[in-house]
This record gives sequence, structure tokens and C-alpha cells, in this order.
Amino acid sequence: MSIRLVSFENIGITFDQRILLSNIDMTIDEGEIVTLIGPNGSGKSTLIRTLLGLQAPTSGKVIRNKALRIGYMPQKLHIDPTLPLTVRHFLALVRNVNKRDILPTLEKVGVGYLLDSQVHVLSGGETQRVLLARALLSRPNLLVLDEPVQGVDVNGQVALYNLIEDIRNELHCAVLMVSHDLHLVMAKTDTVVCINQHVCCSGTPQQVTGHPAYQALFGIPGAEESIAIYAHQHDHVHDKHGDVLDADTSQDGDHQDHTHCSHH
Ligand SMILES: Nc1ncnc2c1ncn2[C@@H]1O[C@H](COP(=O)(O)OP(=O)(O)OP(=O)(O)O)[C@@H](O)[C@H]1O
Repeated sequence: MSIRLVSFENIGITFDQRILLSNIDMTIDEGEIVTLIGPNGSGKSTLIRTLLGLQAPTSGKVIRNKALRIGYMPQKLHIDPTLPLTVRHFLALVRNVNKRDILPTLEKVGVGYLLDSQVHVLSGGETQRVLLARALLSRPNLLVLDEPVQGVDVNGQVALYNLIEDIRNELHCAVLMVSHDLHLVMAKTDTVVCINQHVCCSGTPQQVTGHPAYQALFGIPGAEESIAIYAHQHDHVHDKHGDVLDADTSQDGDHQDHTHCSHH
């Protein structure tokens, strides 16, 4: 049986009385690839920040295995473009890094040739691979990737997802990633969790793509409009704080979700 690395238990996050996340239950097991999907502003990055300990939940808790080692790849690299910094020196900043690992790790992600390049001249795809190398240098058993294929063309995206799967197979680490590229990522994922402030549906890619909540958010797979639709359409009821209620317990001020409900 696989070892549980992380459990999110009933996570809720509220800012200034605005509910960003509610009742999030989710687990990540050793070696598992979990993909978080959801519309813009649905709380994906907030959930990741909670896992990283950068955001305290308002309610619920995150249970981390004592052996958990996270390698985090952020959405973007924020480095002052006027600052001279080579990839080698950038990666040498990783805490407790063994400098001898830097070149082999860059080679593992296919960009060994960038060792002495300046970080600010890298292409989108090269930047993502260097960030992936940085995440791997902390020898993680959980890789956390926030939109890993951002700024990468379609061929590059397929290559990057293949690489992530190869890394999982080689290192047996779990992967939690945020993605908007549903069609490409589906084949590389064990579990998909679709969130829109709460968990709309979760399961294998096949289970999730067949789920009405997924289809309402992203369209029916294979349909022409399947990527473009981000309107939220399902039939549950929220109270005025955003919590989901049974239809028969709703009161004044609650609202019925409908097409284009953005949960704001
Ligand atoms: N520290 C904060 N204070 C107040 N609101 C916040 C804070 N962090 C995030 N939010 C809000 O929470 C909501 C969810 O943001 P989040 O970045 O988690 O969404 P996301 O699903 O990752 O979106 P995207 O796909 O656009 O990256 C947004 O409306 C955002 O403005």
C-alpha cells in the first residue's frame, strides 16, 4: 500500500469575509501524480501556498508525513533582469545543495548546456526546465509544480509533461501540479481534483471528465468548445458566505449557482 504524504482535511480559507476555499479534502500518496484544475481565481495557488506553509488555513488542517520533502516550482521566476546571475549560481542558492548535483540535474531535465547562461536570457521553456531542476535539487519526495508549462508552446508542453512523468517514474516522487492544459495533462495524471473554491469533483481523469461538474466548467471532452468554457454551471446552493448547502436548507441571501456563477 502506498504511503500517504499529505492530507488536506476540511481546509477553509477566508480573507476579509471573502471565502477563497471551503471544505477542501484531498490526499497525495507516494508516487502519485495529482493535477489540480479549476478556473482562474478558483483557489489553486492558494491551496498550494497552504501546503507550502505560506498560508495558514482559517479552518481545517494539512497533515504532512514526517518524511515529506517538497521541491517547489513556482509559476514564474522573479529575478531582477539587471542582476548578472548564471544558471549555475542560481542553482547553487538552493539550500543544502550538493554543487556536484547541479550539472547532472540540469542534464536530467535536458538543459545541461545552460549551466553558464544568464538566467534572464532563457526562453520560456528553458526557464521552466531550470526551475524544475531547482525543485529537484532539494531531493523531494513531493514535487509541487504551479503551472509548469506556462510560457511553453504546445510541443514543448507535451515534452515537459513527458519529462515530469519520467522523473516520477525514475525518482518515485509524488507530483502535485496545477494545470490549465486539461487535454495534454490528462494522460499523465493518476488523480485529477477539480476545484472552484470547493472540490467540484475528483478521481481518475476518466471519472472526472465524465463528471457533470467538470463538464459544466470545461465542456464535454471532444466537443468543439471543450477548452474555452470557463463558465461555472451546476446546481448547488451557497449561503451568503459561499458555503454549499442542501437545496432544502437554503435561506434568504443564499443563492443558487447557475451559468456564469463565478462564486465571488
Ligand atoms: N493574500 C490574499 N488576500 C486576499 N485575496 C487573495 C489572497 N491570495 C489570493 N487571493 C484571492 O483568492 C482568489 C484565488 O486566488 P488563486 O491565486 O488561489 O487562484 P488560482 O486558481 O490559482 O487562479 P489562476 O488560475 O488565475 O492562477 C483570487 O480571487 C485572489 O484574488
